[in-house]
Amino acid sequence: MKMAAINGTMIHYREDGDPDGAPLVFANSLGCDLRLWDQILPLLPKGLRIIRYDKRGHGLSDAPPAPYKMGQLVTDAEQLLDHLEVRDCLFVGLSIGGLIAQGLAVKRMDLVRAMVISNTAAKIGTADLWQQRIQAIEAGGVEALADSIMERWFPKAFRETPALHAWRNMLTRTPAQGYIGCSQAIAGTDFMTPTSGLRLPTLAIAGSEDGSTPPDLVRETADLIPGSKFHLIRGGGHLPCVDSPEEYARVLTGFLRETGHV
Ligand SMILES: O=C(O)CC1=CCC(=O)O1
Repeated sequence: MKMAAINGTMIHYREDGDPDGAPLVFANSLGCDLRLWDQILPLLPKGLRIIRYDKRGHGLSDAPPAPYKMGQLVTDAEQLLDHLEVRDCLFVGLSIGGLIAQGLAVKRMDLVRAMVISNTAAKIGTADLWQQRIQAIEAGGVEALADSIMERWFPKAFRETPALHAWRNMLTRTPAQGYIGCSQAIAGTDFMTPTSGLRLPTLAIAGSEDGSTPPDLVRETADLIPGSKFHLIRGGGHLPCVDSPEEYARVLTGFLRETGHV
């Protein structure tokens, strides 16, 4: 179990693959820990240095009291990569992880050589929407929103499988302070202008059944970055690395090859 003191918080991370390989870093979505990527890891090419971490308030990382700012979440990723002496990584961020990817690429081009922005946008939701969610969690805990979140995360067919319970448990075991803190960070983030200035190889991935960041929203963000690519996973939801792992891994592998990481 690997922990590091990062930006005043103990952050849990994990390294897999070849320690001397090209670095591939994953940042998870709201209410998920690094197990989000478990199914695609075995499907990726060998020889990569794969780094995953639990953002503050999630998984085995510490959950300091809310509020959190997006700048803190970006600095957490930055300091973790500096701690691990990573440069020139391919950074994959899903949903809030995709906001972290954009913020980190703007701040530290030496760390991020290419990025995958998955099921995300330069701005996710409205301040009102996030405030309503925060109030609901303050009143009833993460459990109060769990069923509606499952509907946004997963296509109907996936919601009828036993695996749904594991993902629901992962969500409801997220500390309320962690979920609220990250919701506040999302509510306060609009990366339209900074992301428009990015010039790096970028792949955007969307799911046709994504109830949180629908394909048009993801494409709008991809279009801010000249030369970016867009891939739609038909039948995929908000977490296509979970409901469509083979296609997700295939598309990511293609991008790893194009960008010279393998
Ligand atoms: O809970 C959702 O609607 C999905 C989501 C939004 C931001 C994020 O990271 O996940």
